[in-house]
Amino acid sequence: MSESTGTDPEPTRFDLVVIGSGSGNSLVTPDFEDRRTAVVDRGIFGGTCLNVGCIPTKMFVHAAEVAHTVRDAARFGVDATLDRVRWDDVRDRIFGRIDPISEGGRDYRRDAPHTEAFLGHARFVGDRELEVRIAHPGGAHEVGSVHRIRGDQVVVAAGSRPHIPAVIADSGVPYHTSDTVMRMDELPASMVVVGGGVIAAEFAHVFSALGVRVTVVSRGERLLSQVDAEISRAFTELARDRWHVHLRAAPVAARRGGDGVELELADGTTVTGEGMLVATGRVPNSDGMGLDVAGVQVRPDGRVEVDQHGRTTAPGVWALGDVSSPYQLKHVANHEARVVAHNLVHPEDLWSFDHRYVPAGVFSHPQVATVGLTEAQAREQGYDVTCKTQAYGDTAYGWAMEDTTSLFKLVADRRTGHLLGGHAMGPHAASLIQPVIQALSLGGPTGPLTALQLARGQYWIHPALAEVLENALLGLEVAPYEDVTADYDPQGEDAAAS
Ligand SMILES: Cc1cc2nc3c(=O)[nH]c(=O)nc-3n(C[C@H](O)[C@H](O)[C@H](O)COP(=O)(O)OP(=O)(O)OC[C@H]3O[C@@H](n4cnc5c(N)ncnc54)[C@H](O)[C@@H]3O)c2cc1C
Ligand SMILES: NC(=O)c1ccc[n+]([C@@H]2O[C@H](COP(=O)([O-])OP(=O)(O)OC[C@H]3O[C@@H](n4cnc5c(N)ncnc54)[C@H](O)[C@@H]3O)[C@@H](O)[C@H]2O)c1
Repeated sequence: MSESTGTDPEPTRFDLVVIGSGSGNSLVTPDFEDRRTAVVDRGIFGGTCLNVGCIPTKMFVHAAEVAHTVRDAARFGVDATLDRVRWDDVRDRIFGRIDPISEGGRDYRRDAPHTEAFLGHARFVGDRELEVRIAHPGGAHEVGSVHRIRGDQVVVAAGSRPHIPAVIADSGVPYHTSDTVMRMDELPASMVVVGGGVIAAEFAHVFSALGVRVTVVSRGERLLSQVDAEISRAFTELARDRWHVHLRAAPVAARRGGDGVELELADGTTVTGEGMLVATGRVPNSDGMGLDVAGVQVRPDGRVEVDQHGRTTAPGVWALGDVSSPYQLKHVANHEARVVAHNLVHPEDLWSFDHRYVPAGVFSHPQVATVGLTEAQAREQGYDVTCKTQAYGDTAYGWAMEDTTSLFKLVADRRTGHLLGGHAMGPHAASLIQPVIQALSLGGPTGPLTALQLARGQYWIHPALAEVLENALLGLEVAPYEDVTADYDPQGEDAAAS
């Protein structure tokens, strides 16, 4: 352990210094077991996904789905009433599970012989040299002490944070972000959600299902405007049935009012809520850490500049995840961490990031999932585009669910039969889309799988919900199916001879 109560005269040397304990924490692979690694984090150990992101939100979403199912039960001839939502029990079940995992991860890094945890803000003071001011107890260093550390290699995995529009930040009105809203003491009667993206869609679902009156305010023309327009339009229509939705309506003034906050919107209306959640995008944490001192360049949008291997513009300094990636997604941050972990110890054989087919899920109600090109993007890129939008309600499991609104849309190249994209909205969309991700990413022996190979080259379990995708594939107008595996006999002569 490095000892310090003031500023260290000489930096303590590590083989590897990692700034950020989210996906950065997974860089301490067995390759580093006989080396010294420092993991620095100024926030809750384990990063965004574990503590304030993917994992708790999906645990809240599950509770919301349970409440929604009870409310919706009568449609199936099952009468049930939702008696009460015990918010504190919902919240405490979730964080009672997550907080010990975070603390365990921190303690492991603190106590393991090959790692040292620094629980404070890191700032570059020279080439691969950093100063860390300890901000939190629970580590091996006194709060307030300052440490100089130097890494033979340094990885910046510092993540991102919520962006707050100035009109709200400067107004002095109280607001939540995704960092705080999940730990509220009690549920408000009403909530204004500012933003029309992923975080807004997920929390609007959670809070409305748990009984809160939700108003969504976004400057965009549709909710989830990044996804395929047909899906985004359909999602926006359904959202209007559940929430008060104001579009093309960024807040122009914010003040305390009623029982909480009052927002004046660009469309001339005023909305109020007992509580307010601001979900207007996230900015990379590349500021305030002296990157210029270290020769690390930052792009105009705030992302650290990296090449396809994760190298920044400073030798020996790498970056990954939300702080540098074009995608703010955990599976991308984890993928980039696997690539950088390899590259740190194999400079002669560098791996590259694979950003070809990055999927994303939105765990709202309905759920949305997307991968590959939207129809508009495919047309812009000059493909001979063919699309099929399959209703869940036209399949057997869709009948069971009495589904009238869910869709699975495929975008394909008519000439080659190759899939270009998949976009789903409805129950289990994020799981149902996985075969499309596989078809795009993995391909078969003669190149990427075609839509009809995916449809007819395998069985589809009947009458599972996945038949929605099977029917969508069969509905595409593409070249006829050729079974490229027809000559392959794994138990034939060739196999016996080998
Ligand atoms: C509400 C919400 C829900 C989400 N849901 C999903 C989802 O369902 N699926 C999905 O794929 N993605 C989801 N995401 C996105 C996902 O959480 C992020 O893409 C991912 O966590 C980024 O990982 P990271 O390692 O790059 O950064 P982080 O996990 O944010 O880790 C960065 C760490 O660096 C620390 N740090 C920053 N600056 C410094 C400094 N100067 N010194 C020391 N420490 C520093 C921070 O304290 C932080 O702990 C969600 C995000 C949010 C906010
Ligand atoms: N399920 C998931 O994978 C998941 C869940 C949550 C978050 N995330 C990640 O976190 C990132 C950030 O999420 P997010 O929802 O904050 O951002 P986002 O970029 O998805 O959406 C931001 C929204 O805010 C609106 N907006 C921006 N400024 C505004 C203003 N001044 N007034 C009103 N509306 C305004 C935009 O029009 C947009 O609809 C996402 O891009 C995503 O990558 C992923």
